[in-house]
Amino acid sequence: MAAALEITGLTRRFGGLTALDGIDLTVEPGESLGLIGPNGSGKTSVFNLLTGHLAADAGSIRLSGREIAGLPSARIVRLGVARTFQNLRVLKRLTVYENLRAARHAAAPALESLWQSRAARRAERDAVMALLALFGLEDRAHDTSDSLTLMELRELEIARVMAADPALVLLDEPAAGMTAAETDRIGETIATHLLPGRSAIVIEHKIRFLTALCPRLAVLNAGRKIADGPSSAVLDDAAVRDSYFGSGSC
Ligand SMILES: Nc1ncnc2c1ncn2[C@@H]1O[C@H](COP(=O)(O)OP(=O)(O)OP(=O)(O)O)[C@@H](O)[C@H]1O
Repeated sequence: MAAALEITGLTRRFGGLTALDGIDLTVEPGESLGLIGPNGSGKTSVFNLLTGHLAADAGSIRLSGREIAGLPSARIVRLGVARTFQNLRVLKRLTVYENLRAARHAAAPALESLWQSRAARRAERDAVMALLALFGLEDRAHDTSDSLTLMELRELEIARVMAADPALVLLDEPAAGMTAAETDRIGETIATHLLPGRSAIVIEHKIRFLTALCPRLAVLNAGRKIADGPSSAVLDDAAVRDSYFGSGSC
């Protein structure tokens, strides 16, 4: 079986800066990989290349065996890649319901047909409302998203990804800015609802949160991968501790 994701030799330069320098990374079907590294090490650039928001200077990105490097981002979404952002990107002027509907249609544009039958519209409404009910957001369905709390917005982002039903999920700091209790809650939501049956890469500085979700970690430093393996072994690695944690502990 092909890997869910196989990145080889991925390279991206910005002027004289090499942000990613020949990265190799594989994610197996159903696997969740944690991606860590100091600020500026290239983590978000990996996501931007994977989603087609940035073009690679060299290298290959294969999704279930199919090359996606160079494809437009809308096409990559339709091939089953969905992402959350460090700074939330839900469409704040749309209602909660409309956000999920837009995510479904971006992943499967055929749904957007003017000829959608009444039965299809009802099925869609039921699917979206069932998703909102999972997050306790059904009462907020017709509120605009700018009225939500940070916790509700993060849950809406997770629901938005689930509405697209992707094979590969990219989570960029899903617990950023959250209290310890909120971090626990969003971690449980991701583990229970989002990750089962999907492959994932999770970027997160909160290491305990990350290792609870991801049995494997890859570490970037200055655009290079310096470690990749079982989380506990990677966190014990001397080079990782030097580059990421300084001499401190996690
Ligand atoms: N669009 C861009 N134009 C110029 N330089 C960029 C661009 N995007 C990223 N960089 C640079 O590339 C390097 C890697 O950045 P990137 O955002 O991928 O790192 P990161 O590991 O995600 O950092 P952080 O943890 O701070 O989000 C940094 O030096 C950054 O300044």
